[in-house]
Amino acid sequence: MTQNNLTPEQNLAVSHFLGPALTLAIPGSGKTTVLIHRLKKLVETHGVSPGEILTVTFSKASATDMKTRCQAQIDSNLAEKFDFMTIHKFAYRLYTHYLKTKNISKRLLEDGSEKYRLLAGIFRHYEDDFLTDDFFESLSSEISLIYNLKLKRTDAHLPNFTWHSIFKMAEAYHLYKHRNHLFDFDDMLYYAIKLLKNNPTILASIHKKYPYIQVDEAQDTSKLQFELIELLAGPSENLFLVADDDQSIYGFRGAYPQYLLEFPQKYPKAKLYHLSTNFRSDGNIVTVASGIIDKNQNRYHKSMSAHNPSVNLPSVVWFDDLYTRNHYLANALKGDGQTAAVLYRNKISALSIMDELIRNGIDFSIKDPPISELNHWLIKDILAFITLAMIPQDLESFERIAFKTNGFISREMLQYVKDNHRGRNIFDCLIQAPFLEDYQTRTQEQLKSNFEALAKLRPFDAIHFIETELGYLDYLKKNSERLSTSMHYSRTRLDAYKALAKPLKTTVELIQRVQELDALIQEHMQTSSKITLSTIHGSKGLEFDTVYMIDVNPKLFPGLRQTENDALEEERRLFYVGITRARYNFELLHCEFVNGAFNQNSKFIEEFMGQPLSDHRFNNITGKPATS
Ligand SMILES: Nc1ncnc2c1ncn2[C@@H]1O[C@H](COP(=O)(O)OP(=O)(O)OP(=O)(O)O)[C@@H](O)[C@H]1O
Repeated sequence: MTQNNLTPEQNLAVSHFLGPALTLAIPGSGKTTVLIHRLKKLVETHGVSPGEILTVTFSKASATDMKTRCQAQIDSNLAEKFDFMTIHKFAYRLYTHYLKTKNISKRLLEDGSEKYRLLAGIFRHYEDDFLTDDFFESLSSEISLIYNLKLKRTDAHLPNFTWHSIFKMAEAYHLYKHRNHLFDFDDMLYYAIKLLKNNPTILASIHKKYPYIQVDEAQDTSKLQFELIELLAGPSENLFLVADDDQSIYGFRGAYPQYLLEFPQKYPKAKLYHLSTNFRSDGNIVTVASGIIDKNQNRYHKSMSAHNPSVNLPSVVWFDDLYTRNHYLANALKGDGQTAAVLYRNKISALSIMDELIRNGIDFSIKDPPISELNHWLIKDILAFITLAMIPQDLESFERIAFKTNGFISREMLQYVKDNHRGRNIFDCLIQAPFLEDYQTRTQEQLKSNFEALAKLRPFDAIHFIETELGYLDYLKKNSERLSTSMHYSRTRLDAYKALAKPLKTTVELIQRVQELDALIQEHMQTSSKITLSTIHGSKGLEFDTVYMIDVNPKLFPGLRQTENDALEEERRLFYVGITRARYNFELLHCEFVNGAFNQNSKFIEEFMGQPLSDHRFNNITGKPATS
């Protein structure tokens, strides 16, 4: 696109030269386009050197995306000379350079397994429990939230844990880092700010290097990040922000969209620009998306119009279950050269679709991969049940599931087995425990015969048998009550594992398939393809010809905890981001049954269907798979 194609409102923003500015825009209205064209304008019209402009992006992926678009839309040699980076990368470079010059030995705590091990130890100490993957993510983001929002012990907050306990864990975490000369992503920002505040010479050298700062996706920038950005802008105030408060979806990580409202007060000289035409989507998609986001109260009001004609109808498509839906998707994605994305709220949703696409030889790339889902405790439990059924001497599997069956196994019984089984059949050993009452012996005999039956089943039936005959669903229900999590997560996971199991004949094949998929995910992470599987969070900033959104299920999207107004509004923004990724077609695929239980319409499906649009219809409201 040449600069001549820009609209007058885009041109106004692109032409902004000195001083602070905020460009507020709707999805697909050219925020990224404006940032790219402004770079060109600064260089060609105002004689700014490309290296003097720092463009802060939301993620590493968007830094790369912006560079690629810059190469395509303006001179590719010039594109190479601009600096695009996340604020974390900037802070990391600054801070580690400083440490090196001062000969201080400190290193970054890895966000993955190293952080997991540390938090698991702290969790065990304070909560006397094992940290699950889900809780790791919650705990990690709660600690980050405390840091980014600068919360105090006295601040009320909506925690997954009690507020007091999370504060103690956060303190223990920070103390450990301090004592072991470690810093994490949040510390990087904090230390970079401190460094710049305490060292006017360093700050002046940064101002000299980067007299112009641009910030993309400003709605998802945290308080701490803004503090650093303001320091970078310095007294020249050459700070150019682009944002859409309706696309703020990282509240759980401390995004602070209120800053956009405060910006004109902080910078009284600030110019305000608006981009109100969507160039991306079919007119109908824009209308429906706009009707949905209008339900949020806490937002800047924006006028929204579509550049493209209204041709296709965004639709809800109903399916009996996940199998018919996946079959439909595999057919739809067989490749007509167009780009398409399957978007979902939770990573688990990718698993059965990946499996189906691989079976159908359909190429795809995956963002935000569900790696932890294949190592999730729930699939580990299922595989332990199956392994124990095949190898009744396997103590490790028995220990894993001992308290998760309807066999009423006590700690004393488990200890007895550990001390006495000596490679024998565990159930025989249990039955012979001398301290059992008669009724307990009978229960263990029944358990043994259930496991013998389990060994003979095909994988799909085996999972069903584990859920029902072996009492695993009851265990999950109690567990979700104890942890105040939604049973819907477990149901969705079990449904996904059953979908993997369905075409397989033996339980050994299921164990192998789980391992294979783990390796295949890595492959599909590397590839680029016209078909993308992604969480909605991961699709931020991207666009596709067709978008299929799946698993918009009650208590999952919006989530169980997201019924409070602020949280509900953030979930709605996420829904809105997903819809507005589509260029020509948007389909919401809904299964009427999830793991055998009726799956009601979620609030968002109702809102989607409730759009009072004369030119808007819904396809396939038949209760039948669309392919039939
Ligand atoms: N003036 C224009 N004329 C035609 N197409 C345009 C124009 N401006 C932007 N576009 C196109 O519209 C689409 C959306 O633009 P862009 O990605 O810059 O929007 P955005 O505001 O950053 O989107 P979002 O915030 O939803 O991710 C792109 O395909 C872009 O090439």
